[in-house]
Amino acid sequence: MIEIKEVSHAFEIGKKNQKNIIPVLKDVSFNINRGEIVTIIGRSGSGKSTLLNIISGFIKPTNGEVWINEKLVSELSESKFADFRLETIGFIFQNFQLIPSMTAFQNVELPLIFKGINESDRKKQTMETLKRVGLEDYKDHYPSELSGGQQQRVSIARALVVNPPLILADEPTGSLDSDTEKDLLHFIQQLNKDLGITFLIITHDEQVAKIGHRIIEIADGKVLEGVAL
Ligand SMILES: Nc1ncnc2c1ncn2[C@@H]1O[C@H](COP(=O)(O)OP(=O)(O)OP(=O)(O)O)[C@@H](O)[C@H]1O
Repeated sequence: MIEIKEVSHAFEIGKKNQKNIIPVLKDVSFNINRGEIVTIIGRSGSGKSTLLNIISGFIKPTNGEVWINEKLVSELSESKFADFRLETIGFIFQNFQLIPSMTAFQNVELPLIFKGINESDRKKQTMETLKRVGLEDYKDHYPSELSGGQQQRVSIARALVVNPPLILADEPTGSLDSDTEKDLLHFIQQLNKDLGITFLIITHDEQVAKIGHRIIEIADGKVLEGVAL
């Protein structure tokens, strides 16, 4: 599903004559198989978000290749990558990133509008997805009227609504209390089992990392596979 081939990345900071190069990822290679939950663990600043942004196409790697679904995505133009993302990748973020002025229903419906789906199909798919996450009764609530766990379920519904084969999650439980975290991790495992969605989850939390079928650690810009916690 995902192949990372010898990916390196360095950020350039500073002005022209005083440029500093910060190497973050060094020759990183690994694969993620279809239907797996893989967690990536690493300390703050180890390069987890940079790696996720490279896989998502928001950052071009300095070197190396990213393949998703047998497609060399690291070579795609910005607009081609945007189309590819909409078809293939759902996102879940630590702070949910819901639009505050939109109801739960409208937030979940949004990717379908971007995809140009007609209104009656949109309504149907949005309601089905809200049901899947157990929030059909909360469809008219605004994010501020929902608990953290409910908001994260709305954001999962928004990721699911286009039926992506892959979901990328950046600290998905980082803003939740421990009981809600457990529920949400269980829910992710259920989605993986029921729908076969591949999950790549980054976290600095060992308990969260343990839900992975496989744990990959990033340290000093390199990856260690098959980490046991
Ligand atoms: N746009 C940028 N410009 C320059 N340096 C950056 C940029 N983004 C990240 N970095 C640096 O790259 C390194 C890795 O950052 P990254 O955000 O990928 O780490 P992380 O493992 O996700 O950390 P955290 O768990 O704190 O989110 C850090 O040293 C950071 O300062």
